[in-house]
Amino acid sequence: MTPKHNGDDRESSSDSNGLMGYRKSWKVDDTDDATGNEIPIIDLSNPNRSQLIEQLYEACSTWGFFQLINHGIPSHLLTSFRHAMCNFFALPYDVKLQLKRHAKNARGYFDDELTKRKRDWKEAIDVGAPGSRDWNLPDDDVQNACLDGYNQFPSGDECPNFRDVIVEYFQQCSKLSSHLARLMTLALSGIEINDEEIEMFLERMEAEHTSYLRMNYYPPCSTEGNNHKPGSSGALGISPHRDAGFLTILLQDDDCHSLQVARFEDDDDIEDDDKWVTVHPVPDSLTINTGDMAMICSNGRFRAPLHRVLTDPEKKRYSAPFFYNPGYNELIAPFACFCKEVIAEDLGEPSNNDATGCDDETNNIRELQALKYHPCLWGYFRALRFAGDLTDLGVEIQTSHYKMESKSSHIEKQRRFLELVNFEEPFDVERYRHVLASAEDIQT
Ligand SMILES: O=C(O)CCC(=O)C(=O)O
Ligand SMILES: [Fe+2]
Repeated sequence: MTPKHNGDDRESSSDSNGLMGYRKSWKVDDTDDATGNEIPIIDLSNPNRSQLIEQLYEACSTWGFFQLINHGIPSHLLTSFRHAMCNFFALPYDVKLQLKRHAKNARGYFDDELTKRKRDWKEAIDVGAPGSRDWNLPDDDVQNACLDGYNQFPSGDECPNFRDVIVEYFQQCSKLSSHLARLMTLALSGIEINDEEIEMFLERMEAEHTSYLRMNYYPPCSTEGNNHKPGSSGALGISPHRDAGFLTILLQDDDCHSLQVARFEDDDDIEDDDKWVTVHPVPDSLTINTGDMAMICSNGRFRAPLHRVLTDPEKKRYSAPFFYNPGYNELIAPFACFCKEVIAEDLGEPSNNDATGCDDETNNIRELQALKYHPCLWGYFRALRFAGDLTDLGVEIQTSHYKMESKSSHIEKQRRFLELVNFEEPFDVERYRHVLASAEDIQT
């Protein structure tokens, strides 16, 4: 499948929901063959566990994407969830605007997201794990506040059953994520039982995760009269990006297939359409991808893949990624059992690791590697990403800033941020600007 670019410079028409001001547009050409079928398909019900684990290792370390079948989320729930999403986006624009996210609340409705500093052609609503972990409390209860803010749902009159269905789907995704994260770490070690450090990390993530469910609606993007010009930059549903968290569970649209994954490592190839592969969803599957934090934990063995979403001139598209994210306080570092050096807890310099790698006790089959990343404080990474979604802060924070050889100031800034931050309060860019701002990373 080849994306076509429509290359004149006329602005596309304004959508009734207020998506305005795009120039040019990418669309999907459905006439080409479906190269996307190369994305691995993994059956979670496979009774042969060592085969399952091997398939996961292969998928996460090559594509970073796979389609999961027999995942255990009941199909009636997927159907109700899809209906709930459609009903929500069909609400009048002013009703959705009342739920708009803002500088002190990352959760809610939006139609102005920037990905890599470009505006996306979509509307969305984010719903996240409540600070209290108790879905029975009112959404705006003070105990529910956390760095990401608090949830905003339409009323039961506006969108009957919406909250109930979303909460049920969210809980199912949390359960599935924690199961997948465990299998992925076993795949990393290549063994039946995780080492203690990894097991404790998984338990903390299960108890303290700061995941959120994003529901996306991509309206058709009118491109009439535009000329195709491959390689030029135009409106995309979402610009190329990597997901920041540990893993993503994505429910795709059955009808409109416009998610693409990069088959290249070098970001310089981003404009080359032939290097993008469409992920055609297998019926009843969920599309899974690894995120930046899994890449750091695995010391780069797992790949956080670059992906993008094209626009379609005629079809609407709905999708829902569930981002499984660690606790805000979590310092994400390469698992020590895979590395020749370790970093002290005070974030000091790396020192030699006492671990022996393929040791007798755990039978860890992977060789020890040189340490590739500094520890990354998830709450800091997330706060900067959220701040960047709302306002143009200059260079977006990336895992490359955490590479051992990087001289980025983020390592020092996250240390200062950790001393000040209260993760039980919504993030406020202005309050932390003096810590976060520095000439080379953030424009004030
Ligand atoms: O809509 C999709 O298929 C993917 C969405 C996505 O990549 C994201 O929201 O991060
Ligand atoms: Fe994504």
